[in-house]
Amino acid sequence: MGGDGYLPLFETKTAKGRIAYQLYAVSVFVGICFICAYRVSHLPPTTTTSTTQDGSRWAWIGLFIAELWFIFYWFITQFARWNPIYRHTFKDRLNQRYEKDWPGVDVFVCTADPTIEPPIMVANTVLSVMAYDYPPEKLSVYLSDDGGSELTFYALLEASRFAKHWLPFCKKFNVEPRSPAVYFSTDQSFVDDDDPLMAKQWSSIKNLYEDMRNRIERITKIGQIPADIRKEHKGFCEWDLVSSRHDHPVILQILIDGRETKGVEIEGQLPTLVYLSREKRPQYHHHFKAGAMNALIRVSSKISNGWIILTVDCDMYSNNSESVRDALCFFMDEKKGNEIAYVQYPQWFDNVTRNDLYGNSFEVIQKVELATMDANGGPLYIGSGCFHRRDTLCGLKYSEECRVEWKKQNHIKKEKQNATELQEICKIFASSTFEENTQWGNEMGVKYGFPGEDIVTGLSIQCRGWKSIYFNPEKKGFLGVAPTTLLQALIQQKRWSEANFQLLLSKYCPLIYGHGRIPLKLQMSFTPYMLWAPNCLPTLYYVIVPTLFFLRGIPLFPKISSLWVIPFAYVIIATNAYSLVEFLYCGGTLQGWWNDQRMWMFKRTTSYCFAFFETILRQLGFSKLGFVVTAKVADEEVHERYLREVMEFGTPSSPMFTIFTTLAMLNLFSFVWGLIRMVIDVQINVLEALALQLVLCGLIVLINLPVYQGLFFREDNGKMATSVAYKSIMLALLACSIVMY
Ligand SMILES: O=c1ccn([C@@H]2O[C@H](COP(=O)(O)OP(=O)(O)O[C@H]3O[C@H](CO)[C@@H](O)[C@H](O)[C@H]3O)[C@@H](O)[C@H]2O)c(=O)[nH]1
Ligand SMILES: [Mn+2]
Repeated sequence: MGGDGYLPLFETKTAKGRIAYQLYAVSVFVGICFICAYRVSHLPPTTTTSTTQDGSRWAWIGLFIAELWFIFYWFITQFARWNPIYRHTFKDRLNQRYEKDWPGVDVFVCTADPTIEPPIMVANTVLSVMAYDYPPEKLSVYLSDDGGSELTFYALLEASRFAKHWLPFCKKFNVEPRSPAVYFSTDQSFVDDDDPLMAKQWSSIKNLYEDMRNRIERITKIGQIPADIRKEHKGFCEWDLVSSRHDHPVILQILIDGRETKGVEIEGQLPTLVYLSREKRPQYHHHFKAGAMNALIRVSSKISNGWIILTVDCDMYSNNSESVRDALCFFMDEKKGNEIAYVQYPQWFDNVTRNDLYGNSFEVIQKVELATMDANGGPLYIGSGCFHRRDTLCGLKYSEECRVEWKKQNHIKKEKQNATELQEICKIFASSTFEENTQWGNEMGVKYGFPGEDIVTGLSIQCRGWKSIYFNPEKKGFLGVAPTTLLQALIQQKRWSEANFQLLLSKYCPLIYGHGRIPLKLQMSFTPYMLWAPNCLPTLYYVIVPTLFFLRGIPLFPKISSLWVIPFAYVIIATNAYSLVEFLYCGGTLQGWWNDQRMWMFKRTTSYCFAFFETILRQLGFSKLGFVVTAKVADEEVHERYLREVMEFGTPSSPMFTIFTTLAMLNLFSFVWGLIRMVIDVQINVLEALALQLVLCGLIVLINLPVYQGLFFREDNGKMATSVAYKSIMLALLACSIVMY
């Protein structure tokens, strides 16, 4: 369009109430200055008369360094909080303008393991994206199966059959959400007498779905494909050559060839559906998800070559059938669209319980921080729920010439070959040797060598001059599965913090690599995430040292009667009150906030700690990169505890558990000892000087209540393993006795 009549396809709004936030931030800053002044002016002298004062000077300096770190950290987080913005799209304008000229869209779904990513879940995710409200001949769905499993292939085959009923049903009755599992599990009251036709179809489709689910689940349980089913599709023959999931040739099957316009029995056309399990050989590194994505990029370029690529994890079903059109409003906006490389949706989860026991939903990061990054130049690419321009994902640099003539892009590449021929031709692109001596994984495609391939890839796209968009519509675009046990949550956090910390140490460090390539405020907004892992050191210091010195009766904070208490109290109360308000505003509960604080401490003392040291070891060449895939299922009993929001400490247990349990015990001992002292020998002066340490200790005890419960008061299988209990209690006692005597 352009010219005077130009109506944008999206608009941007700034958040309200920012002045209040900025006033708060300034007041905290003033408080911080007073704390620093106190630390400097009250430093214990080097020589002391009393022997009990030993070490207090060093402890003081250490505490000050930890506080300086927290201050610095607080300061840089302001870059991610200061001015969030929100996007709004105008789909009706888009539909009007591009009625018949839609670009091709390829959807990549990744799965890696049929045991922890159940095939029925994968099938549902695939069905939900196949059912997008988008012309089917322009839509192609690719499943990458790094598990190389015929069980997953079988589920996809079943899904391709069920799609013939499901897609027309969705479109006819405008059904939402379009994951059949979710749709049929929600309220059924809408099927009333008003629409007898729908009611009839509803039950017949539901029966079809249930039958399919039973078949898939039964075969998944058996763990292999029965002979009669094997005969149903020639694709199963491919598994004759599979020796293991780590050693097999390319398996590529075009299950639905949407390029054809005929050939579908029921109603209308279906999108193309492709199964790919790239070649795996023990002698070649496969680069985890990044490798899978690059294979998909190449294979899809030959089959459908959609202009837009949507990447989703197998557990993230589409919750909104209009997401493709929403995303296109950004790319196809005539004025601003040409500089946009990707549109990232938040990653929401549909299995988070009311009080979010494991702090999984990241409401604040997703509602405030990523929205601020959007204002600063563009959000991170976070792996799932992201629409990319194909050419930018492949390495294109931004220039004025990159402008797309959308009306010319709508023609799907039509190869002459039929599906079977095409399958054979494309196999080469997914072979394990294809990337040798190429720029794949480096200058091209998703980057290799990082636990967080997504973040680095997004950053490098931004550094090539592109902008990105964060889009968080009211009706959520994607919903995934969050970890449901404490250990899974901590392991996932370890991978994420590792990913971010490694970015800091790599040649792609945004502060250096980004210099001159992306705005300074965007460089700065990366930093809080990159410093997650190093946060473990000051946090450990803060939960250990003041407690130990409390036991020895050495004060490290101002007396309760001194005016210096005010800045400490103000900063602690103000930042916590603010974080609570922000949390509630973002939709959380009070208990949820408290749980989040607990997870914050667990993460900082365990996941981040392991990530910190492991990244350093890897940097020095002592350890190799891995990718622990998060389990999307738990056994029934564990799941039942998750629903009741009871913490899971049971087996398998981990050194991480020993660490936070030891810290909990240590603080409990000190706290009890402090109380006893208060009662039996009323040394008012001493306690007056130690009051803040007692409060700190008390808060740590309070937040750890579920840990004590798991140690001493629970009988179920989710309680703390006895070995962990013994180890932690011994360690904590040892630490106490060392400092006391
Ligand atoms: O060798 C592998 C390992 C993983 N995956 C897939 O990668 C996805 C993400 O794995 P998951 O274990 O679910 O990790 P999460 O921590 O939940 O994922 C977050 O973090 C990842 C980066 O660490 C991003 O890639 C994801 O999009 C983001 O949701 C899943 O679909 C897996 O099937 C593969 O395809 N191949
Ligand atoms: Mn996941």
